[in-house]
Amino acid sequence: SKLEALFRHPLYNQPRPQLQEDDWLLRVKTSQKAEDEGQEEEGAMDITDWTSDVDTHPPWLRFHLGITRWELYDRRDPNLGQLTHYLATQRILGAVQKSGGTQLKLVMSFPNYGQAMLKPMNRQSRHAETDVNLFYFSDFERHNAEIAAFHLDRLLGFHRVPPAVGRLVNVTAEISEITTDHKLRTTFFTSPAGNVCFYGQCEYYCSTEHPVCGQPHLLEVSLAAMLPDLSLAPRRSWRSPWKRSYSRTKLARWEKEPAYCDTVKQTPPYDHGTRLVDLIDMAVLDFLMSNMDRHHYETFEKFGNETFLLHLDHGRAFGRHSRDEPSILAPLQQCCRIRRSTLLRLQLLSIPDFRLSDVMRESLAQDPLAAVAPLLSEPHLSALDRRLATVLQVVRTCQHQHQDVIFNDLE
Ligand SMILES: Nc1ncnc2c1ncn2[C@@H]1O[C@H](COP(=O)(O)OP(=O)(O)OP(=O)(O)O)[C@@H](O)[C@H]1O
Ligand SMILES: [Mn+2]
Repeated sequence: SKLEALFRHPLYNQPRPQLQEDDWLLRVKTSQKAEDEGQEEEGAMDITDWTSDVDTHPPWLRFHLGITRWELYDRRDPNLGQLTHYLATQRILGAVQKSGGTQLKLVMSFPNYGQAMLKPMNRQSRHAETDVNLFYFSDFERHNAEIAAFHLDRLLGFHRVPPAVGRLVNVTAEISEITTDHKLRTTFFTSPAGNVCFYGQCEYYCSTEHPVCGQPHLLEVSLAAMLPDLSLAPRRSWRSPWKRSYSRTKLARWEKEPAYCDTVKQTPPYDHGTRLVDLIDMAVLDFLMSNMDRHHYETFEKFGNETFLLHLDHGRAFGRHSRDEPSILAPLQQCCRIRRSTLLRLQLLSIPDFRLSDVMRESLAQDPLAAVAPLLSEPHLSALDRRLATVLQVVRTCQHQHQDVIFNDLE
């Protein structure tokens, strides 16, 4: 197996940095501490089954407790498989719309207080390409893109995308009949073809003309593990310096100024630490999957500026396989800087023994929806190899023109 061989490679088994107590996002309070602080309020959640013993924790809680300053999860942690299995199989107890955001999303809840963010399969079949006359900001979101982004981010060794898994959901029994969200329930109807459809409430594409439909009840969805609640782990949202204009006519500053990166490099927090190379990692991920929708990124407030960047929201990735979008690589092209560990892994993924499209195909085959249809069609997989070659070419061009291209993050 190429995937197993890849994950055995030393580049994927770097020793973890020594973690101090404040490098963990959350800690479990010992019951003594909780008592001292008078936390035993009446009506508090019944979590008596959970002790400070990890074995008593449900997978979603183990995921939360494993988040560190440097990554969202440890790829080698056996809990990762248990978490995706949990999301894919647990009984659905609740479904409500996620407020905010532009397209329809639901927050699903499971026994043991677990939650997941659901994105439905939209009208687009796996083989269809986004209409060439649609702007990136009008594109529909795709559930399979959310799942594929998690796999790709893991293959790149980043571990910055919340684990996401596919599932067939019965829209009648598992959404309509159990939801307490009255507004959501009123948007359900049976289509002329006899399928159960709904559209919810949101800014775009939430109307009878853009229904999400089961066949007749079963709907493909992506479920992403929910991050810890904002009250426990507040996050900061950062505008990407390479944000697109989201306009039909205007260009962003980075599209007009070739020396734009010089300004960014002098602007905190990009003038210090790993923030700039982290942004470039994100640009590489986005270029590979052709995601043009990276307007913001988030970090956990607790870790200040010395922490990884959360990669969230990939619903508009993998829209087209026949075209690449070079402008997504602007951060790399304009700054000519990349982490050494990232570059070495990209080089590894470009050799036939570990070819990106092959390990991606194998990785995606682990998802439950792969039984319905491959998560990415072959043209999308080959596009990954083609784009990877482009990334490596951009780095080589940089190396001809600049010193200091490689940010050495390995001893
Ligand atoms: N796995 C997650 N756990 C918790 N919160 C999440 C998760 N994924 C996303 N979010 C939060 O939900 C918000 C909306 O999600 P997302 O960006 O995927 O949807 P969207 O409809 O594309 O929103 P927008 O239009 O704002 O881009 C994000 O900004 C993020 O703060
Ligand atoms: Mn979005």
